[in-house]
Amino acid sequence: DKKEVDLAVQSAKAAFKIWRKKSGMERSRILLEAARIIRERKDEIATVETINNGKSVFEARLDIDTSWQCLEYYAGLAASMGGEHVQLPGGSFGYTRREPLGVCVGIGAWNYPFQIASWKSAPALACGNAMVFKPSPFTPVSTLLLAEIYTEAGVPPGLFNVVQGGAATGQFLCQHRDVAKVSFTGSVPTGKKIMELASKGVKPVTLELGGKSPLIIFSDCDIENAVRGAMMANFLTQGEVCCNGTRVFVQREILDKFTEEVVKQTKKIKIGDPLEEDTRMGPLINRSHLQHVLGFIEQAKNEGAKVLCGGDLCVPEDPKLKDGYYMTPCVLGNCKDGMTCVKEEIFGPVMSILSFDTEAEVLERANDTNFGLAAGVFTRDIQRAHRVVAELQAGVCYINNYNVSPVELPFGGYKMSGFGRENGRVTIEYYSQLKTICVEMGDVESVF
Ligand SMILES: NC(=O)c1ccc[n+]([C@@H]2O[C@H](COP(=O)([O-])OP(=O)(O)OC[C@H]3O[C@@H](n4cnc5c(N)ncnc54)[C@H](O)[C@@H]3O)[C@@H](O)[C@H]2O)c1
Ligand SMILES: CCCCC=O
Repeated sequence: DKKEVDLAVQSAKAAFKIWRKKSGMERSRILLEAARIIRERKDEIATVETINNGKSVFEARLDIDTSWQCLEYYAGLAASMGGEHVQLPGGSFGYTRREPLGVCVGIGAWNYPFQIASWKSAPALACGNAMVFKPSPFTPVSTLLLAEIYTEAGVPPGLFNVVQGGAATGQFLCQHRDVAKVSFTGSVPTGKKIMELASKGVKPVTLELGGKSPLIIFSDCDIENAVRGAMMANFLTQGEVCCNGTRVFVQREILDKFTEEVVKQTKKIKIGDPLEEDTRMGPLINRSHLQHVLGFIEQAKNEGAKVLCGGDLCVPEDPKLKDGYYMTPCVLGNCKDGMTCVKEEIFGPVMSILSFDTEAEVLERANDTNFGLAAGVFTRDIQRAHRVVAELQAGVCYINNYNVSPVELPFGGYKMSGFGRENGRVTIEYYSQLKTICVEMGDVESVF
């Protein structure tokens, strides 16, 4: 509630006073220690994340990898953040200092709980800020491990606080007068509300929102790789991935061959207990989301799409999984641009295949959306690859791959998929502010 949110913010504020005085090297050392602990406890954290979210433990380990890598990356940058020195006439000069913002708020979605908390807190802490983080109420657990690890690594108590709750808790955080910035990952409708709340206090926001990204497959591609890319673009974390390339545009000459192979591979995905080593797809996040995703498939059928595989409720053989929120991954053929399954974010394991003839046509259709998070292109023609990505209206573009997220590269959207970035050097700018200092070395020349 409001009182607990205030306690968390006040304790973060007290920790900020200590942390902001530390040198970049000192902050770096503590972040590196936290990264080391995460690496050491990787399997345990991944297991907790699987129980938290339902994704396969195999995948959860990859999330934990990009988490410690993010801490290491910003630890590497912490000591080299600085301003510039500018010579002015008469020996005077100016300089800039890059300073932290204060107490930042992180609000996370349920699909990548530990990773989202790491991607927000690592640059925030590296820049000298404190953070109060609110995970989704559907996945409250793993973020607490991150808080424990930061404490064990040596951050001042309260520097990274976790508060639990839903929309109301998030609202208290966004409105709190001692909060300097809000970084949000979640849906477009919630992102709009957060921007509105933050605007009342003129607080900067980073918005990492949803998407309906295009994946364009030209007939000159390496088909095996394109099929693997399409699987990566659609079926990680049960399809509950913001940047998924769910509109798969395939050039007509290879449509049948590509479709046949992608359906074959999709049918092979092992669904089941996500804690088992060979499982590649676990249950969706909850029953209402499962019904929501199945509803999209029903509507797609009514609008003329053809279910080529999957799209059904799935009850795994293991009796202990009988009440799980499982479904079979679905490939939809005969999709058209105006269909709901092609226009709206489904956030489940549903791939829509569309055919196209020319580059100009597919670019026009790929960009015809309010979203702009990611996009991909498969082709062996290097000039076409770069020409196409230059025209795609998306913050993250992949050439001949999809859904790889190296922490060295910025991640974030165009259009209604949000603004601001996570990861990469540029994110320092979103967690710091620049102070200009103007130094007079002579006498004051007054105009009065
Ligand atoms: N761009 C990205 O990096 C990225 C990453 C992951 C997920 N997403 C998006 O997240 C969405 C799925 O996640 P979700 O269902 O958890 O999203 P959501 O918008 O429902 O909730 C996200 C978070 O916001 C909180 N919240 C809800 N209402 C709020 C309010 N009025 N004020 C403050 N906080 C509030 C929730 O409790 C939760 O912690 C999808 O649209 C997906 O594309 C984006
Ligand atoms: C692939 C990691 C992106 C997180 C978005 O849901």
